[in-house]
Amino acid sequence: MWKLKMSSTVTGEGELVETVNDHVGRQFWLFVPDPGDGARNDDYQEYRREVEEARRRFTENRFRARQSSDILMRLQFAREKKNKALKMVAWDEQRVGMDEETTAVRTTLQKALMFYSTLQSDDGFWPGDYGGPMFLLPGLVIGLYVTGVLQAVLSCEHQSEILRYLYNHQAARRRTLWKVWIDEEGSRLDTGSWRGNFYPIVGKDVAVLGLYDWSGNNPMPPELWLLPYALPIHPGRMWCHTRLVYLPMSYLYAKRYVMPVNSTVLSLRRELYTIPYHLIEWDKIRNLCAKEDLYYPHPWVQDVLWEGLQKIVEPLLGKWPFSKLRNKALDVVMEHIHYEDENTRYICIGPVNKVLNMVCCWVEDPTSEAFKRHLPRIKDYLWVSEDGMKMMGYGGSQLWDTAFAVQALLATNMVDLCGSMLKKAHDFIKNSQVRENSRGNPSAWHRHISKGGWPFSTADNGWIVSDCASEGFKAALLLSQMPSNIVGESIDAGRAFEAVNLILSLQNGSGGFASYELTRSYQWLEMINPAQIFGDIVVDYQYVECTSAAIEALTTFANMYPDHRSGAISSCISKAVDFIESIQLPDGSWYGSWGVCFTYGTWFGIKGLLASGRTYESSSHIRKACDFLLGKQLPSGGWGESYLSSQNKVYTNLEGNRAHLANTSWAMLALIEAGQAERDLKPLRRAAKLLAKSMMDNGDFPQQEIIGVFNRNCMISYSSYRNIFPIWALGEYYARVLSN
Ligand SMILES: CC(C)=CCC[C@@H](C)[C@H]1CC[C@@]2(C)[C@@H]3CC[C@H]4C(C)(C)[C@@H](O)CC[C@@]45C[C@@]35CC[C@]12C
Repeated sequence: MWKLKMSSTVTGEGELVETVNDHVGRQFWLFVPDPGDGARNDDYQEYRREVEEARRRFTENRFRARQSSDILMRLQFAREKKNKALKMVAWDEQRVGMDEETTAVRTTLQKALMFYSTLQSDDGFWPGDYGGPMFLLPGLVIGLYVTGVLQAVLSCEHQSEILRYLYNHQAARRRTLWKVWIDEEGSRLDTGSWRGNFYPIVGKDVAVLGLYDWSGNNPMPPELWLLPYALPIHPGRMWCHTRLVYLPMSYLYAKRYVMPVNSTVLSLRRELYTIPYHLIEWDKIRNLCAKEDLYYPHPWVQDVLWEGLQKIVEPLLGKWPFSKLRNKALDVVMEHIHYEDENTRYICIGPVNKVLNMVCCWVEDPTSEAFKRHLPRIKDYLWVSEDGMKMMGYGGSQLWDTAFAVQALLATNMVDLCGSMLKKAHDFIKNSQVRENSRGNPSAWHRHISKGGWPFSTADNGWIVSDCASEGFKAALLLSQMPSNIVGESIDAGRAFEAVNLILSLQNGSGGFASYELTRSYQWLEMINPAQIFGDIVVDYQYVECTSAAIEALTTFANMYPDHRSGAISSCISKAVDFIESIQLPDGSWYGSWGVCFTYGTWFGIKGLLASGRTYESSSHIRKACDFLLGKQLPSGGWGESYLSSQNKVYTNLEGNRAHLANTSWAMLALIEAGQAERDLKPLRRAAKLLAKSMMDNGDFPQQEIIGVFNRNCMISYSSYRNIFPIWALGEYYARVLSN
């Protein structure tokens, strides 16, 4: 049986897996063989039966409901926490004198909170599935195959869950599954850079595997790392995800590494291509991309650039004395790879560079300590749910979810019910603050400072994100205003000052906040975005989400510590507000880049402005934004946005005008905070009714369409949102609107 382990290690991996906080927040699945007949009690048999039933149901419905619901985790928790959940039911009580609606919302909230408490880990976070992108798993399998450890790392139980996942999603998402598509299209030469001809199937991974010739890839010269930093094109100025994927890619490209060809590779070559492999004219297909994949077509300037590099620069770099430069560049690249590995404890910033770095370490030295240290961290990216085993987009969303969860719980004002959840979450947040910068001089490695910030997943990942820092800090500050006998000791002032310092350091001249670092180069560089499937990846752009979160964190802090860096804080807030106002769209909305889509962005836009002291009455921006939201309310009372909003940048309802719990909650939260209840309660009442009615009998909420997004075009699951946001919105409605 698969078992979710939290904040721990597996026997034997001890010395290879380093940690800064005793592994707090780590989540991974371990296969535990069934107990022998004697030990299998009825309870266990029932549990097994339920797991099988969940898997069967997913497969049966896979064309209708594509998102898995984390049922395996829920079943495990239900079994482990049975007694605790029952104890909480006894708490339920009716309040005398409440009207029907208030009682109904209160009862819904109580039930939702009770359920949500059973999903919390003992050290305070809510584990969950962070899957979605389907191009990650093939990269891992190829990386492990090339390095010869596939069978050792992925046991037959892993393999059968991976196959289950592929089967379950195969026909439902035929186009993103390469092999199926081959059958339809006959051949697979037009895979698109960074998905197909680079990652995962072909490109560097598949080129490494010997299924796609290196000359079919556009050049990725590692020499860019040797350029003066003053040049806008220096990789150190790129968005960290882009530069850290480019880093190992450029190493493998320059080495033109290919594993020894074997019978599997030969048979795959025959299966994949309609013409013999040796007759393929690789150079001619460098820029080919299937129309279905083509989100960002290369501008002609880029094609000219690749042509020049391919035809002139690359041949030169292979010859003495230029080859010396190449060798130097490869050394520099490898140093950067090791730096990234060590400072993330081999988790790496994301799933793509995790695998590519691992392959590079192996190519450099198959017996290296670095390669060995990569292996036990693979499990940090694998998640099992009823649809099978997938590779997640990150090592989880632990801190991010916990920071939101705390705000949701506090919004309900039911501290007597949430006390122990809050205390544990508080400990988790304090334990997850990043206490040190990356080693040595961070800027020599193109790293911003990290000290005082919060990561998206765990402190061991070590990469702080601006809005994770702000949301984590805000949650910690809100908790420090609560009685410490209930929620535990407050974050100490020194750590709070470090957080403020970090947040202030992340503001750009234009007032906005980007994701991980300052914006270090120019928008026009997007011209060299090589990834035809992603938009806006070359530099770290500034976002309404990140900017609004910073305003909220800083205003919360300033209210508590009015004398600490007050000048810097107020000037930061005022510039941030200007930035948010400047990027409001003509219809009153904001485009949300990390959640789907305009409801998400507009929630952040509105709350950022409100936190700065603006009101509905004083700000035409807020009024316009509220009108926008009200205008999108569906007849059902909810809001429901399709992923097409993100892709096309045009507000698009879900098919059939269905409502989505997350969109409904975001819109409702924004409206409540902007004082909608005083103007007209009806839209809120209809939305609240919809949320309450959506709750399932056990207090859980249904999993709906995938609601996270990155780089405009790629979707990612936020599995906790289905609980967090309805609780938050109903909590605000109950405590701020009904109880007033
Ligand atoms: C490099 C490739 C092609 C794939 C790896 C995927 C990553 C780029 C993204 C996967 C998780 C993301 C989306 C991550 C998730 C959290 C958000 C956020 C909600 C905190 C947001 O507000 C700021 C940006 C995020 C950090 C994200 C960036 C991109 C991912 C790492």
